[in-house]
Amino acid sequence: MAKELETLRSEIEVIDHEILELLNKRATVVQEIGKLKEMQGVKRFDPVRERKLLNIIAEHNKGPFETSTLQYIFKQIFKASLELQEDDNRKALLVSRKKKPENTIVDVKGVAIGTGEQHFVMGPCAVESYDQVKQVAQAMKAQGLKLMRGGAFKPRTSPYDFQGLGMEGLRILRQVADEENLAIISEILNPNDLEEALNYVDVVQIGARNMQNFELLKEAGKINKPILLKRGLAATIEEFMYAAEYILAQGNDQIILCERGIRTYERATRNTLDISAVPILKKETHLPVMVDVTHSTGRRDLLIPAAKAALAIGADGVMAEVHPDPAVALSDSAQQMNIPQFNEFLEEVRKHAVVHA
Ligand SMILES: C=C(O[C@@H]1C=C(C(=O)O)C=C[C@H]1O)C(=O)O
Repeated sequence: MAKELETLRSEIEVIDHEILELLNKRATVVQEIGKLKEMQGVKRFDPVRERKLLNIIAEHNKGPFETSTLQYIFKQIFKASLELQEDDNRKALLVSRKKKPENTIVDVKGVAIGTGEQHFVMGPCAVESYDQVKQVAQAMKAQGLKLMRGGAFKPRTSPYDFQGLGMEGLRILRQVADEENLAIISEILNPNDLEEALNYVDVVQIGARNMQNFELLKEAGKINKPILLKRGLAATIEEFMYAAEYILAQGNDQIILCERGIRTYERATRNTLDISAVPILKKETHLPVMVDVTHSTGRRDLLIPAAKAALAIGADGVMAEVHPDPAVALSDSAQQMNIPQFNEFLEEVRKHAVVHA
């Protein structure tokens, strides 16, 4: 009896081997079909084709398996085949590590981002005046920081809220940056403003609300300055990667991704900081990844722990907002740090950062 069981089991192993080879043989044909569909711009999922295949199985089934059982198994094979075709497609993304295994280093006026060294991007939410920007810039310079953010074009939820100083705000940023030897990161909302803005900014930010503004992404892909792309409020990581792909597909590979929290049911923070997005993006793409602790938490008391988490999980940088007098700020007054808080933040958080001596 024992002998018979063994013989039958080895028979099974041979059959499994054949099934395995056949499944993979089928999978390579599926991949070929996937490539053809990609070229023809045809949808991968084809229910009419799947129905035909299931009917053929019903016609030829001699048992002992029930037709419904076999159809279920084959449906699983179709599903896995579709996933395989999607994986093939993702492999082709220019932002993916599969396409380019080594890190992309983004050069911002001599500051190399993406090397493993961790950076701080600080500055006011919105540019309000020369004096306000100057005070923040001086505090940053005293701390040895080089990357200053500041909003001139503000995408506000309400049309009645402060909309920013526009080009005048960019001119203030440039003037202060030149005086203090800083680099400027500022958001542009309208593709028509890009060209003029390039006279003033060192990095163009594309904000969360514009992450899928495809015309803006395409124009950003044509310029030769770095782009800081923020994750959309309700964007999946995949959608975020596709947004970066829009930029890269136009030729600009100088892209920094920025996780800034996503909208969830949780109301204790302004958004929910999706901290695991950082290692996922680092693994899936070759682009540097930063974390905006101000917009994700919306809470001054959470800036330090959130920044530590970002550094610990491998972010290339941390963004946070600083204002000389947050109580009177024209935007985001509850979450910006004042200058003593900024100094304290850096003192605490820098202990955890990877910075070359
Ligand atoms: C391989 C194809 O793509 C998908 C996978 C199928 C399969 O595994 O046989 C069938 C139809 C499509 O949903 C195809 O269209 O033939």
